[in-house]
Amino acid sequence: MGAGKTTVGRTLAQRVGLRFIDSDHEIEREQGCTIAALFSRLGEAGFREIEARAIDALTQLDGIVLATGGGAVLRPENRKALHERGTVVYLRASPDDLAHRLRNDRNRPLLQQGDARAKLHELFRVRDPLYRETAHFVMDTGRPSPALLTNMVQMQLELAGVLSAADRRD
Ligand SMILES: Nc1ncnc2c1ncn2[C@@H]1O[C@H](COP(=O)(O)OP(=O)(O)OP(=O)(O)O)[C@@H](O)[C@H]1O
Ligand SMILES: O=C(O)C1=C[C@@H](O)[C@@H](O)[C@H](O)C1
Ligand SMILES: [Mg+2]
Repeated sequence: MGAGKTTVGRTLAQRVGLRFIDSDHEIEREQGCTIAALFSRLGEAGFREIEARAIDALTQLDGIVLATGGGAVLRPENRKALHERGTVVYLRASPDDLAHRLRNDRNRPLLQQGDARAKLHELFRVRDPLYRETAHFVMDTGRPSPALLTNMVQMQLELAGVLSAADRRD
């Protein structure tokens, strides 16, 4: 949460001329309400059901940059679909950096109650191995700005032959 998936994914897609899709935004559009409203109506388990259907559908599309929700890796079927159907970049961020970045955020329901920093540490402990298992590349997001981070992701994907330098639009 807050690692930069939406920000970096959108910029990357613009730069290389691919369609950008964010699974959280798709779910909000399809359900006609915010993620926060879905959490309060259906609970986290209900949200994860809807999210798994979205990940299954979206990973079947070609030629897109997909940003997932931060908890998409929790389900094994999501991890499998992402890893097998796509090239996955894990934007790795420290819980303390995320706590600072999201200190005023009111849109992420998992951080609205109790100590957000402690919650982010707990999520990191549980999820870091799952993100590693899902990803083809891990990028540390400590220092670089979102723009620089996007360059780094783009270069990594060009080196891997997933993106072509010829597609650059910058
Ligand atoms: N590398 C970065 N350095 C500084 N700020 C950043 C960086 N990446 C993202 N941000 C900022 O952090 C906030 C959250 O970023 P963003 O919404 O892209 O995260 P996300 O990974 O999509 O989160 P979620 O899992 O909740 O969807 C935004 O305000 C964004 O501008
Ligand atoms: O990390 C998480 O579990 C979440 C991250 C967001 O992208 C949303 O999908 C939702 O707030 C849950
Ligand atoms: Mg996002």
